[in-house]
Amino acid sequence: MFVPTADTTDSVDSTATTADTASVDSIIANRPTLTVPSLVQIRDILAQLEAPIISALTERLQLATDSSLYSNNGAKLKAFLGAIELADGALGRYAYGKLEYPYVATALAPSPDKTSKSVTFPAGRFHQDSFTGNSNLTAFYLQTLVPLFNSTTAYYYHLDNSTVDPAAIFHADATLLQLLSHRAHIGKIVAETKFAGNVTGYTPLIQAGDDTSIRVLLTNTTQEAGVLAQASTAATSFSNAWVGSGALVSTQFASNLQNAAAKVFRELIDITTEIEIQYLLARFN
Ligand SMILES: O=C(O)C(=O)C[C@]1(C(=O)O)C=C[C@@H](O)C=C1
Repeated sequence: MFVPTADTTDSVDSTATTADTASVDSIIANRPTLTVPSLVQIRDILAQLEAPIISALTERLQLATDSSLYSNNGAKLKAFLGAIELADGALGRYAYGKLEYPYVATALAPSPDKTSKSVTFPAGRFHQDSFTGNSNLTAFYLQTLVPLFNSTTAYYYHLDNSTVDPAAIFHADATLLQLLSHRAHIGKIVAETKFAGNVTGYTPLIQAGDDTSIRVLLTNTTQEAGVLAQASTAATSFSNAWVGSGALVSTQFASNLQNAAAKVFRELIDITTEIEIQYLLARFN
């Protein structure tokens, strides 16, 4: 039987005592030097995630849902996520530099880096900070996306005529949430590459803790419009492909997918931006 055990080689248990500080410091000191790609390359990486996100969203929209599955602020979904995150952590999903962060089993996240005389973080070198956007993503998922999951039919077929399959639903939720989280946390390397490209511009703002001016400096509304337009095109392609492939879908399927995709990518840009700001504020820690 597979019994997941947490891979703690690069994470720090939140219950760690000061007696563990020396080993935590040595984990941090021995981390690899990870250089971030250029902004052009990172935007390509972000673009590559659009199709999987719209695909996961399409599959999730087509599952019949019982809203009571998400009662108590998504307690059942969170319990499900926590269980699979233990298995994922044992497989190295949350290791340093993977840009993947747990929603529930947060002790598995890599501990933040510390700059020291022997371990410096020159511009362009990835620096692990402690912020994650996962609680924002969970709130968005439960409050905004789940109400859009209102299909009454599903592609799982049950001889007992039941349509709701809680395990299938939570697996689909987990896949989608992991993709959203990964996409948003690429904001950390976006921030590093922007910092490297304008050290003199960002440094005084970081030192002053001026999050408002940092936001202004890193926001690019033309790029945001391009991301939203591409998400809309991808949503149209996916709904056409499902219909063209013979899927039995409701008449509102295409517009539901468009609507959900627009909300997802607007939120992703906002959370990615917040992750960029928080990363920069911690850049000299
Ligand atoms: O491409 C960038 O410059 C980013 O910072 C990423 C991103 C996004 O999430 O796609 C976020 C904020 C910017 O305003 C534009 C786009």
